[in-house]
Amino acid sequence: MSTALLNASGLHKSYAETPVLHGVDLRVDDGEFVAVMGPSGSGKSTLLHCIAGLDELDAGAVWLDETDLTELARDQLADARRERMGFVFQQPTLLRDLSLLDNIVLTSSLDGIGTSRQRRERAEALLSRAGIGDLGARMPTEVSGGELQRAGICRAMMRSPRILFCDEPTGALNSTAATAVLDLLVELNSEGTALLVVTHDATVAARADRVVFMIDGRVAQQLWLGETRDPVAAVAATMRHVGV
Ligand SMILES: Nc1ncnc2c1ncn2[C@@H]1O[C@H](COP(=O)(O)OP(=O)(O)OP(=O)(O)O)[C@@H](O)[C@H]1O
Repeated sequence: MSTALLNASGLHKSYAETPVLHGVDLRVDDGEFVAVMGPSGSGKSTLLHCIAGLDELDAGAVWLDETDLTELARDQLADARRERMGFVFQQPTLLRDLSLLDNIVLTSSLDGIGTSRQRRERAEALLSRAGIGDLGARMPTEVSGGELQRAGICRAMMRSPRILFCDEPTGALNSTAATAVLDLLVELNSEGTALLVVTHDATVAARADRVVFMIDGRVAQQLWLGETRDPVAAVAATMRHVGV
């Protein structure tokens, strides 16, 4: 049986009295790739943010391994985030005055993780893995959107997180750049990093082990892709069925 890495249960969240999450349960197994789809406004980003502790829940519990994140003090939660979680957003937020490499090492450097040489070697290895090994010295304004996103993923991987939370990681990219980003995420997943990816793109969701469909702040359906022969068609059919 698979082991739960992340177990969120009974999640409730309202903004100014308007309920957005209505008791969501979500589990991500160790090394699993879970995609979250749903119509605009169905609460996907809110779910991701609440699970990762970037936004406060009204009710519910979020276990990551043996830790209930909702019981942690603010600084403990920040430590758990830095050590065990990585974040990839639609627009990577790299500092514009630092090179890609310096952006990638920055947090580890501030946290005093490893020696300067170790941090640099790790960042260079990640850049090579991402297919942009020759771009470390470039500034964020000197690379394409897809290269920047791949650098953002390298930054998120610097501390070898157990799980990457990705909110529309390919949403701002053309299809070639999106494919490179998706391939990188899938490769990192195959090496053991779990993924929780919010996406509107059926081709992204089709690479997942499981797709969770949200409607109006509730999980409406789940689709296990496993050995599915045509996962894109399976995802598209379920999207039509649940009304995404
Ligand atoms: N900080 C906030 N304050 C008030 N309302 C918010 C806030 N964040 C989200 N909402 C509202 O919560 C609802 C769900 O938003 P959320 O961003 O989670 O949806 P989503 O499914 O990710 O949408 P999309 O696919 O368009 O990104 C929306 O009605 C949104 O307006």
